[in-house]
Parts: sequence; C-alpha cells; structure tokens
Amino acid sequence: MGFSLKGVGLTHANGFRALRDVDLRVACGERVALVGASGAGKTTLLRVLAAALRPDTGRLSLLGTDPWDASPATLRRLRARIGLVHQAPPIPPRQRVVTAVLAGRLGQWPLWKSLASLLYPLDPEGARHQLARLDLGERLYERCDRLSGGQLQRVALARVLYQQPDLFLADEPVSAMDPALSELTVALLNEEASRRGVTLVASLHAVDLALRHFPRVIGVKEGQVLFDLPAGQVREAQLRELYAAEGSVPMAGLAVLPDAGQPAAAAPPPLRCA
Ligand SMILES: Nc1ncnc2c1ncn2[C@@H]1O[C@H](COP(=O)(O)OP(=O)(O)OP(=O)(O)O)[C@@H](O)[C@H]1O
Repeated sequence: MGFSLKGVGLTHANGFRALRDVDLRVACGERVALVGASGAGKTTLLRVLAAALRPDTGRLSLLGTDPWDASPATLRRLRARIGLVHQAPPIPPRQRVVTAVLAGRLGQWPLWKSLASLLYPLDPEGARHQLARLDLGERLYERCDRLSGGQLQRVALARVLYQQPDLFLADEPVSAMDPALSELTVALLNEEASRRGVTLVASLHAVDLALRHFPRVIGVKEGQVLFDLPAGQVREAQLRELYAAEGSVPMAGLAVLPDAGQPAAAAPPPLRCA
C-alpha cells in the first residue's frame, strides 16, 4: 500500500475545516494528480500525506505505518522516506543551490554528515546530476535568492529527486514555470516515479497537464473528494463542477477540454513501498 486515508478530517488552528471525511487508497507505485480550485484543500491533503499535519479525525496509513501511532524514531524514519516539494520552497535565500539540493538527504544521513554537508557540500556531482535533469546544472554554486521563481521550484524538485523518496509528493511544482517547461518537468516527475516504482501525488492547477501525464486524477472540492477516476474517464461536466467557483477550468496549454485523457501505459516497475 502506498497510503490510505479513512474518514480523515482536519481543522486548521483558526477553526477552518479544510478536509472533511476523506477516504482514499493509493497503491504502491500509482501516479495521481490532485486538481481543484484554489482553497479546495489540496495543500492540506499533501501535508497530511507528508506526516506534517495531524488529522483530527479518521485513520491514516503511510507506506504501511500510521505516523501518529508511531514512536518518534519510526516517525523520523518514515518522514525520511517521504519527499514533499512545497508550493513555495522553504529554502534559505542566501543558501547555495548545491547545499539546498543536498539537503534532500539530511533525514537519511547521520548527524555528522548532515552538519558537514551544510558547511561543505559532500556530493556536488550528485546535486549537479539532478539539477542537470531540470536544465539547471550550471547554477550549482549560485545563491538561491538570485534565482527566478521557476528556477527555485526546479531547485526544490532537484532536492526531492536527490532525496529519492518512496512517497513523492509535489504541491503545484510547476506553478511558476512556462507551459513548455511545465510539460517537461511534469513528464520528468512521472518518468522518475515509474522508473523507481514509487508513489507520486502532485497537485496541479493546469488540468490538461494532469490529464495528459497521470493515470489517475482526483478532484478535490471544499475539503472533499468530488471525483476519483482514471484520467480517461474524467468528463468536462465534472471539471466544470469542480471549478464552478472560479468560472472556468484552468489549462496550461491546450484549449480543448478532454473527453478522454491519456493514461500512460506503464510497464510494472519494482515497487518500493514495503
Ligand atoms: N495554516 C492554515 N491556517 C488556517 N487556514 C488554513 C491554513 N492553511 C490553509 N488554510 C485554509 O484551508 C483551506 C484549504 O487550503 P489549501 O492550501 O489546502 O488549499 P489548496 O487547494 O492547496 O489551495 P491553492 O490551490 O490555492 O494552493 C483554505 O481555505 C485555506 O485558507
């Protein structure tokens, strides 16, 4: 099992109920897109899946473990197996790109190695390799505050690629990128998840990207699952209902709404969810 949620609800500290009674089962190695209007609860759901927010109702299992029943050591090990690309990457502005990428393994390395890597990058070639896949290899020693928003998003992605998590979560990972780069980046995330046999969940504003690249698409509305379908079965009427409050369905490139998405035919990979 990649993860499962049963009756999960979450109320933020200000009293806002962001998730209501969410039931979800995602098998190991599945690739799932979350779509929905702004404020629907996608980030909150991803943070629950990252064991960063604790639900106040329901049951949760991540990679076979209930994080909130686990010992602190088990929770730490579980979190080291989960990688979340944040919508606004929390990278210290003066940090070098290489250090930001290598930070992906801080949860897996012993303390001495983590501290040493913060002072002196221990695996610059490993960081450069992941950055190069995102066409950013030449910015290895740049300061992060000298990058554009889209470049910073790619650094955050390179960090999680370097981490090599078993559960790969991405919160609007291409929101600051142009359509061509968004396409390439979302394709890369899917290739990586398929190749390594890990579970991928990404929230995306551009519905066409979600339908083109992900076999399964979940529509989130007002903290609930409105639909949960193979991409090829998502219909225009469902998308219009999902985005009713916004007035139109957000698309990155194609102006055509799907009557059929395109679930990728993936060869079964070796799975990494035990
Ligand atoms: N830390 C918080 N404290 C209080 N309310 C919050 C907090 N985080 C999110 N919310 C509220 O919870 C609701 C869901 O927010 P969330 O960020 O999960 O939505 P989203 O679907 O990711 O939106 P977007 O697409 O705009 O990123 C929103 O109404 C938001 O204002």
